[in-house]
Amino acid sequence: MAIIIDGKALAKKMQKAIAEEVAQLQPQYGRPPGLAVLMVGDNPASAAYVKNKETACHKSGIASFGKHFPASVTQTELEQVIDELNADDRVDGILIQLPLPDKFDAIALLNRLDPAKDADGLHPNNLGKLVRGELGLQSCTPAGVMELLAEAKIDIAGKNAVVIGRSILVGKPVALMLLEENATVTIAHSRTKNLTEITRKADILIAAIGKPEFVTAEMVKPDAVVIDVGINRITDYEGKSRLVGDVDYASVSEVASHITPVPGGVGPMTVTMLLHNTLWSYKEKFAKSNKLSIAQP
Ligand SMILES: NC(=O)c1ccc[n+]([C@@H]2O[C@H](COP(=O)([O-])OP(=O)(O)OC[C@H]3O[C@@H](n4cnc5c(N)ncnc54)[C@H](OP(=O)(O)O)[C@@H]3O)[C@@H](O)[C@H]2O)c1
Ligand SMILES: Nc1nc(=O)c2c([nH]1)NC[C@@H]1CN(c3ccc(C(=O)N[C@@H](CCC(=O)O)C(=O)O)cc3)CN21
Repeated sequence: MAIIIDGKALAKKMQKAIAEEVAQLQPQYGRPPGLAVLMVGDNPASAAYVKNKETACHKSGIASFGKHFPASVTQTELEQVIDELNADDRVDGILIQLPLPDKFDAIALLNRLDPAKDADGLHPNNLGKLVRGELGLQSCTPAGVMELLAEAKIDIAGKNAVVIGRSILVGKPVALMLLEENATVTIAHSRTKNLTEITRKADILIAAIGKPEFVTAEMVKPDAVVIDVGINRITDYEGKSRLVGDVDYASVSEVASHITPVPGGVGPMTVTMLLHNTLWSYKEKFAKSNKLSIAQP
């Protein structure tokens, strides 16, 4: 039976430290850190994320500026909102909730963000820094995955890591972070042939697919470390709605050495890294104005 990597517990510990730092800095800086979330339309997975973010911001003393728009909003209107948030001195972090409905050009909106306020590390400057192994704002979910591996004291150097999924939000950045930690990384996707053959070679398997319980025990090497990024809402045979990951937890937890649950795994760490990034941008801003330098994000 696998060891459960408890994302909820790690998130709680890290959020407590963030709250303490916010309380300590606020009198000096004269205002709390601020996070703005831009959400368009109604997506149930996104709604859960927004709620958890707001609660976590509130608990840690970060001001949250939610901007929820109906799907009828236009690209130009969203661009104006981004310009306003870029110029707003109370806002240190901006997150554009993805995916946006098809009619929007998400890349153009991400490009418009002030890179110093890019709380999800998706602006080309920040993604470019990640590719070059330089310091910058990093995508929250991949950064949360790396924190979970560190907390569980998983050796990464020289290990075979397989990432299923190649999105800009999760798959690609997590693959780069694993590479930075000296893993031998394979990225699989929907056109990959013989997927099971590849995943069975993984010492570390990251599932970021968006398909409920896709990864089964036969796909996993015995004693592998399995990180389940997927968040899927399904209706079970009793007609009840519940969250499941991209990993078939019941069978995979029998063969893996470590596994993250859903809920309670990567999700709470995504929220935590968002607070962490917002705090980092806040400190950077004040450090810049006082010509100080601060530790890495
Ligand atoms: N826990 C969190 O905090 C968090 C954060 C973000 C996302 N998520 C969840 O993580 C999952 C992935 O999110 P995402 O934004 O990366 O999704 P995405 O943009 O839809 O990307 C999914 C990836 O999976 C690949 N894929 C789809 N079907 C496949 C198959 N049969 N075999 C192999 N690869 C396959 C796709 O390949 P192609 O590129 O070839 O299409 C794509 O690269 C979703 O469940 C999402 O809700 C969770
Ligand atoms: N720009 C952007 N960045 C993201 O990280 C992101 C998006 N967009 N869009 C939606 C997805 C989904 N994300 C999520 C989804 C759920 C939790 C979360 O807190 N899940 C909890 C339980 C939630 C519940 O019970 O309803 C968990 O324990 O998994 C976190 C991030 C983050 N995601």
